[in-house]
Amino acid sequence: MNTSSQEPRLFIVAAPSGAGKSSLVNALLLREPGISLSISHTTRPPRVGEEYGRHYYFVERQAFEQEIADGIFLEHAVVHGNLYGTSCRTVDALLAQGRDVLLEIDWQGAAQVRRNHPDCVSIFILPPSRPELERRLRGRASDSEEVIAKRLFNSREEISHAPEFDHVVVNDHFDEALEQLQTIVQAARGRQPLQLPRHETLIEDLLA
Ligand SMILES: Nc1nc2c(ncn2[C@@H]2O[C@H](COP(=O)(O)OP(=O)(O)O)[C@@H](O)[C@H]2O)c(=O)[nH]1
Ligand SMILES: Nc1ncnc2c1ncn2[C@@H]1O[C@H](COP(=O)(O)OP(=O)(O)O)[C@@H](O)[C@H]1O
Repeated sequence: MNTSSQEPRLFIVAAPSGAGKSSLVNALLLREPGISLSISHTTRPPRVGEEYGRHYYFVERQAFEQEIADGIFLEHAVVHGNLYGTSCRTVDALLAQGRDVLLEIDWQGAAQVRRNHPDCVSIFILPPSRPELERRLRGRASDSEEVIAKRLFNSREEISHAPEFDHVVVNDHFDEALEQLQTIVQAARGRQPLQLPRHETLIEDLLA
């Protein structure tokens, strides 16, 4: 439960694939039990070890398209050729219970959520360099070469939207990045202003 007397907060975390977003979010959730992760729907097939309802609600494309038609999504987007979406019901139920909610979504979804929840706090995670991003994508050993190549190619588009986010965090040293995420969460809960570096030069390097 959110321990402050404030309204619960909605956080968005985005990053290019392989930047370490899920690892950081999982570590943040252990430190901040008042935050609930919204589980997305996706048409992407599960990776080894991924479970329905814990990592994603894995659904067939036709079922996803029906869900779009039924208007169940707060946001949805095509990412790396698959459909992903956040259900309104999941998010609204958690916020109504007074819980902070975290969405791990791409830049397109973030833009849609900002329209309905202008008070949300959005965070973009950057890798320290392109070679390190590639190393991490390969090191995860969960995807085929084709999938890795698509994610690397798409990373430029994702990173080009980093300046639209409230905060930009570089995941070079994991513990430092985690500390920064926690600082952002705590400042948001206390409605305290927080100005972190915008990392414009690194963004330019990653896009070069
Ligand atoms: N718009 C949107 N994007 C999502 C959602 N869930 C996941 N994503 C994004 O889809 C992309 C791919 O996620 P995933 O297949 O788990 O691969 P990974 O990022 O390489 O671990 C990432 O950028 C996620 O943030 C969602 O519900 N909506
Ligand atoms: N700061 C870091 N330094 C080195 N490796 C990292 C760091 N953060 C994450 N990783 C590793 O990078 C890989 C991709 O991380 P993951 O969290 O799956 O990324 P994403 O969710 O952004 O696609 C994983 O093998 C993870 O253990």
